[in-house]
Amino acid sequence: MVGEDGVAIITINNPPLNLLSMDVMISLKESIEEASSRDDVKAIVLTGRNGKFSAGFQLTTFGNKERIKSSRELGYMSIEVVTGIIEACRKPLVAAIEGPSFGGGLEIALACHARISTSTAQLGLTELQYGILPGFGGTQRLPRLVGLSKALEMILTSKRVNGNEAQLLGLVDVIVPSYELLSTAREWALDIQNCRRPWAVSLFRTDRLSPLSEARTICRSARDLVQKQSPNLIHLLLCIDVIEEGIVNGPLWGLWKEAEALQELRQSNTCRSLIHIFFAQRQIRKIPGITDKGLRTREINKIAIISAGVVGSMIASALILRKFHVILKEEDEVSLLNGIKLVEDNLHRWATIGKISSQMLENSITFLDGVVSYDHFKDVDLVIETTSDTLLKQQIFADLEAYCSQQCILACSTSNINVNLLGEKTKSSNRIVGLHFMSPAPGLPLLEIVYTEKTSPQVIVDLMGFSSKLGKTPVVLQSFTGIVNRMLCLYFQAALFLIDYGIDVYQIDQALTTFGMQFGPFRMIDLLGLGISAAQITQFVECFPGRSYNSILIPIMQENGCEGESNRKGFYVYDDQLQAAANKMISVYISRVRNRCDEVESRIMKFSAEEISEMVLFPVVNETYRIIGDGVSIRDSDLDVASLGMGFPAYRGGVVYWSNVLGHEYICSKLLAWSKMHSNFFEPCPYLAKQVNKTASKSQL
Ligand SMILES: C[C@H](O)CC(=O)SCCNC(=O)CCNC(=O)[C@H](O)C(C)(C)COP(=O)(O)OP(=O)(O)OC[C@H]1O[C@@H](n2cnc3c(N)ncnc32)[C@H](O)[C@@H]1OP(=O)(O)O
Repeated sequence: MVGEDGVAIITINNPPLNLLSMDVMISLKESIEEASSRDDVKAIVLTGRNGKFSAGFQLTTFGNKERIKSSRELGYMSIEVVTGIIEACRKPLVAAIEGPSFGGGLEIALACHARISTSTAQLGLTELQYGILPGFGGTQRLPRLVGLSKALEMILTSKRVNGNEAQLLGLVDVIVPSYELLSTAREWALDIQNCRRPWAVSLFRTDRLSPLSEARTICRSARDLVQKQSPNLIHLLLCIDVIEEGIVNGPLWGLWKEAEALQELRQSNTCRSLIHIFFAQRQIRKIPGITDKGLRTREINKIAIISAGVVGSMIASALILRKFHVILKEEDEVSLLNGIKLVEDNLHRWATIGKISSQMLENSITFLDGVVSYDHFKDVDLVIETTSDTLLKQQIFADLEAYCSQQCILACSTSNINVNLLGEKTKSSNRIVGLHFMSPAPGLPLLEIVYTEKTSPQVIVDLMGFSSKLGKTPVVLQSFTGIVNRMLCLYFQAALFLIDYGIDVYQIDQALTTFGMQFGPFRMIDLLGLGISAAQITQFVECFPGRSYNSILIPIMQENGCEGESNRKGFYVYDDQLQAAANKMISVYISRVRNRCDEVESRIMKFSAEEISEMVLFPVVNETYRIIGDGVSIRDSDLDVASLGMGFPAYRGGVVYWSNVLGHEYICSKLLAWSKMHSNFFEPCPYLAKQVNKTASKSQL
């Protein structure tokens, strides 16, 4: 579309997110070629339809095994279209950015001669999140626009920034309100045409690049950090190589190296797994019969938490950080003051280790109130009950009916408890759910919502909205108990089993973090707190006695004053910055376990790191197959997302995906062998055994 001012508007049009594909790129190329050849066009503005610039390239294109066959296609889009047609266009080309501008979408904008954006636009080179790297020249242009250090940080962490932040970085030229976006972009393009503004070609800018030796040092430090923090992710290292190549040998070499690297990475297991997780995280939000009913989410703003113990205060801390108004309810003033102190301690601890700023700490505490009666519950939207006794819970839910409005959602935070039992003394089963925060500390990304046949769909939709507001992915299940804690309990129990077999605590944690778990099992127990972890294991043993391993190590440690990270004494000891070091007393506690249990005395075995990680994780896989067998999850991929809640690495695709890659037969044969040698704790569940038979009969056919 060409206006009277001689500016052609080209719109990326592939709703709803204006994703890019080969066809979209070819059409974009043709439109730009046509505009640049027309005499009536002086300049061009590139934008996206319906206020969305472009959310990047279709991710379904990556992660499959097909190679791009002809070498012409390799780098075709990046070198011929983005560089040869867009950046080298004979007429000024200005990007008008609104809404999402990610991956290839942002890379197209970077190749334009100027960028005008709204303040709420979202921009980022997010490709590393999917095991690939920016493939339309982003590795070369971003460092030239924002400087090498900032570009490395943004690319390596797949960081997303808004328009204002992007302007401060030098990524966009000016911020305007949405209604002025196109008019400003048109003027800007004409100004470039009339030499009133610079015709900037990002690929050949050098003013923001550091001198060569400094650039090499920055790249070296980035490599060291990646090797330390994410040793299993080679695509991060390859991306640094590509960026450095462009700085050392020039951006055109850099573009070729980028194209070759993209070709290699797009077929990797890491890429396949991460893309599987991306789509699984979107699927999990679709619950047949609930999210397809067209219900509108009701806002949850005011939340009451019953009981201000470790769990209640932890949840309260997480909620006030997200600016929810929280009422903490206790039986008496003394317990209430203790609870409020626990909340303050949590916030101070998170501030000490840099998870929250001191500003957030100060602001968030103003969102907390304490009460000792139900009088303030009239306008509460959600009550989260955190006591530990089933009968007491039933009484509390019955009491709540009298004090809360009919719309108020009533939730129980205990994972291994039958949600059906909770409403037995009430007429409110339609609004009673399980709501499990895993560790509510900032960082773990899930909120588990357990509902029953009686739960109203509106309640589930409201809680899903609440979960998004909290920044957590909702895992929604029709079940009796939660599932992430079922997985987590097996993780803990298998690790405790290995200690009884003489394996060193820190060797076990090391093996699991080398595998890629966010935390080794013992570090995780410290993080959750020994009290919470012990309670979870006890509830699990009560619910599933036939398949539990009951160690007395945690109770012995509790007897000796170990609470975990919260009092800086657990499997590790912690300094002021909460840096963990081995607890020298561990061997004493373990020998006390041996003294009390004859059974474990003589078991001293040696296992490799790989065997340790398999012995700890295969019971988790086994439990996951039990959950599938129970029929409580809608899709297997939901359990992959759920496993991220216990710190399973996304780049292995989640527990079920990983087990498919390894093969059911392999896992089952190992579990069987261990169950014969050591304990029936390892016995494969019937559903897993069935999968092996299915695979065997398929291969016979
Ligand atoms: C060559 C290049 O360098 C390579 C690349 O460009 S890699 C791609 C980079 N792009 C991205 O990282 C953006 C990924 N997308 C997002 O982060 C989010 O979708 C968003 C913030 C843009 C929008 O979020 P939201 O409004 O919640 O919508 P969301 O549910 O996520 O997505 C809507 C639909 O689009 C799909 N979708 C989103 N981005 C997609 C992508 N890049 N490829 C394929 N499908 C995509 C989702 O799967 C979903 O499909 P569904 O309706 O069938 O479930």
